[in-house]
Amino acid sequence: MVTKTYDNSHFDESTNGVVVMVEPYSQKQQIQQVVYRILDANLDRAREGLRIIEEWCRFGLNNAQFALECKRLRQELAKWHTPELRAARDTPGDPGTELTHPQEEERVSIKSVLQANFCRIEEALRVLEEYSKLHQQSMAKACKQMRYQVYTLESNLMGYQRHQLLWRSRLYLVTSPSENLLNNVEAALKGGLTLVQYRDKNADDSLRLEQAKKLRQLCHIYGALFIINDRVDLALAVDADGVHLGQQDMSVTVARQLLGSQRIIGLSTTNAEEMQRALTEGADYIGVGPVYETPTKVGKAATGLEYVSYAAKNCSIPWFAIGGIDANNINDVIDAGAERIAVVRSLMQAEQPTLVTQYLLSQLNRIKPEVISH
Ligand SMILES: Cc1ncc(COP(=O)(O)OP(=O)(O)O)c(N)n1
Ligand SMILES: Cc1ncsc1CCOP(=O)(O)O
Ligand SMILES: [Mg+2]
Repeated sequence: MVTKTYDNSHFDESTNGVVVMVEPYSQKQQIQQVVYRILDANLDRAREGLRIIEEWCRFGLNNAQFALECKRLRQELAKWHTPELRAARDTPGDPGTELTHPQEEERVSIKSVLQANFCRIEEALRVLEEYSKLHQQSMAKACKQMRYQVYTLESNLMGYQRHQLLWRSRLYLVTSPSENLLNNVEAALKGGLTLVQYRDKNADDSLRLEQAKKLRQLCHIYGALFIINDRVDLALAVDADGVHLGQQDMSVTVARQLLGSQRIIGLSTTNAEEMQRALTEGADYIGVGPVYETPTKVGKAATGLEYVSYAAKNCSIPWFAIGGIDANNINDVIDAGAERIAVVRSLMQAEQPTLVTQYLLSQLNRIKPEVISH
């Protein structure tokens, strides 16, 4: 007879209290109990993580498809969570309940909540896969499949979030070299900016890499998208949300092969033909301009407001009017049909970037109030 305690005698109701001698747990059985505890704890961990993500998909994104996928995975895990495994639970005797990692306390944005929980689920599934090989091969196989399904869910969900935020973004800050780069960008983020492009045409790569990493981190904290100008390699190196390409840069098609479908690719356009090519090649957004001549892009002819009006009528993806736009002329650009603008000097040279950001956004948000706040 086998009992759950490690004592070799116990009170047995079936013998009316007569103390009987029982065999101690064999080493094999003790190991089995440990394996069951590991499986039980990791089934809980994976299910909890999925529930956290499911709640965001359901209430934050209103996305039934993602929420259902989380629920399906939770239910599949529940099938493996048998009474036998639950019976092995020993929470008071688990030294792990006291251990926390500083990063567990630190969640700066929804994105970091989601990332931390995806990580937790994937780790738990890997543990389940390994230890269930000692329990049930079919469970090991199922956990492996679920782990790959979670990777797919993560990639699709994070890509979806990116694209949602791109569509919601009205104001785009393209940076210029500045001693105050981080402070400036942070001040604009405080004003509600959700889209930042790092642009420095002259710095060497080591400085670009260093600044891009810092800006990406800053944008991450504020839940804003971070795009790199010109360079796909740099975008990948710093795990940016995407890249902005010019007409002379690598094609959107090649960039897409390198960046995949989840990252954002933007393309500059100055006329209807370039816009059409951007749409055909699958750009996620386009720049429309320079609307006005600008010292930030010397020698580049202005397209004028006509091209803005053309974009308003013909462009099916997000487009940002760019070039010489500031607080004084923003309403002319809006009147020509723009719902989104990109600026360099207006924010990089502003004395109070937070206030200017708020003002520009207030003008843009007059057109159609944002449907989703974040
Ligand atoms: C949003 C946005 N639109 C246009 C540009 C200009 O890109 P490009 O024509 O490649 O010129 P450079 O910025 O590389 O000098 C942009 N960067 N962002
Ligand atoms: C990068 C770029 N591409 C077209 S116009 C422009 C610069 C816009 O800068 P500013 O907002 O200072 O006029
Ligand atoms: Mg370029």
